[in-house]
Amino acid sequence: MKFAKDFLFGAASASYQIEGAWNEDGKGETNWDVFSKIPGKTYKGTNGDVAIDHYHRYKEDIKLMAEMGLESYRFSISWARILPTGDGEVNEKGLEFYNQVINECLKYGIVPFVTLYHWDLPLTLEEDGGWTNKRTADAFVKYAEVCFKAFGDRVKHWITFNETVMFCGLGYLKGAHPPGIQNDEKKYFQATHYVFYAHAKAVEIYKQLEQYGEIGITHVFLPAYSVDDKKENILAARHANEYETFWYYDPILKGEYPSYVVQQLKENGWTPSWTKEELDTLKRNAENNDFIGLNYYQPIRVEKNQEAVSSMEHSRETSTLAPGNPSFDGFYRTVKMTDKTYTKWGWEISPQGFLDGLHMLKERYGDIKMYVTENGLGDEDPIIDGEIVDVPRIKYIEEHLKVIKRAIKEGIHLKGYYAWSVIDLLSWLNGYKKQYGFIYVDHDDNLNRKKKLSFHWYKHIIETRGEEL
Ligand SMILES: C[C@@]1(C(=O)O)OC[C@H]2O[C@@H](O)[C@H](O)[C@@H](O)[C@H]2O1
Repeated sequence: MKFAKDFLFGAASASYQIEGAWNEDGKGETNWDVFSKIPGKTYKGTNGDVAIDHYHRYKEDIKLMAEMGLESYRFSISWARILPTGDGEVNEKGLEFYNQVINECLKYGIVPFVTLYHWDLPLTLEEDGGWTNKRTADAFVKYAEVCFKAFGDRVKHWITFNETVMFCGLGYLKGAHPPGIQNDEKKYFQATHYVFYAHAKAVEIYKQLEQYGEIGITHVFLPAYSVDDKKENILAARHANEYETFWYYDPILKGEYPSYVVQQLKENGWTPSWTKEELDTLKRNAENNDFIGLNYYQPIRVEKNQEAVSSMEHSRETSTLAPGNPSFDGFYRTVKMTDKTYTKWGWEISPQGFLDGLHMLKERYGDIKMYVTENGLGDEDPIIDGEIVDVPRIKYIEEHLKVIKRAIKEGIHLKGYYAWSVIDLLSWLNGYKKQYGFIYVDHDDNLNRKKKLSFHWYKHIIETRGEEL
């Protein structure tokens, strides 16, 4: 069986991780432009000043995507190129750059799938409280409307935010991302609320513009499973799903927060300061979401945590989602299982975990359209006789596409797959060591691009619509 004709085979990137040109053509400074230069924050001090120079090489890169037969390209817009101070004047050169990227995609018949926020926040907003300040939510809505009006005639697929749990969790609990705050639960939950509110407002404005495309949000999908059938560990898995999944998906798709978490936030004094207008906005717009984007890499295996945790010390190493760490509230801990396989970064490889999780989502949220907006293998790719022979990545993606095909057969409303990442790019915490791309970038030779083995494999899968999977 082939994937349906309207199933999109894509691949993804993000502005800070590929563009470079960090201070060119009127772009404003972002939180990451500053944070990445604080000694010790990133791997070997890597930053996005140049990244892989996509800002100047986007034509070459998109031509390579076309040679791969890519049907859709998911990329993010850098807010600070459009509104350099976050909510002030529009920068025409910023609009011009993304118009050129969009037009270059359309020249090859590649469908642009645009993420509005992939973690690079204008510095003025970060310095004014970032996502804990409602000003940032209001500024996002202005920025989104500018983008809808500038690009919405050609862009018909919009993602508001990428992985809220990551930029809020690493920003306010682990401190590994800007603003680098550790263990501040009140700020963490407040930030997530203002992101959800900003999302709902942006959805509402998009629908009012009547551009007849589709809009949604992309979340991490990290289904939690108990390590065994002990009652306390099953409860630990429930707790993990409530905080890591339902807290994120419910306000978007149900328009209200999960009562299990709301009750505990109240008990702990972590309840965000939300207004009736904000909660009504969430409720009113839940049905306006056209899809949910899932970034799936792994499930987590959890057990009840036995030791009480005081204020935890975090580091870049404890922020890479490898198993063995306690949850932020100490309720559970993730476990590395002896009978599972893991990546070099300790992430479990589990297509089955994805399939089981998809059914959990369908049971809770019904027939909402879904895209896999990220999935891929972070690896140090083997090079043999000058060729990048990334067979592990081919196997990883093949197994996940097989499960996606099965999920669709079992009634899951999945309409596209975006591999992370189209090209090797800057990892926030791993520099250029953790590769994900179909295209290699040679940092020792003028950032020259080179097709990997997986480039040719994915091209074949797209051409044959995955018939052999
Ligand atoms: C933490 C990590 C990783 O480095 O493996 O997860 C996978 C992927 O998720 C994306 O949304 C990030 O933009 C990208 O940098 C990657 O980040």
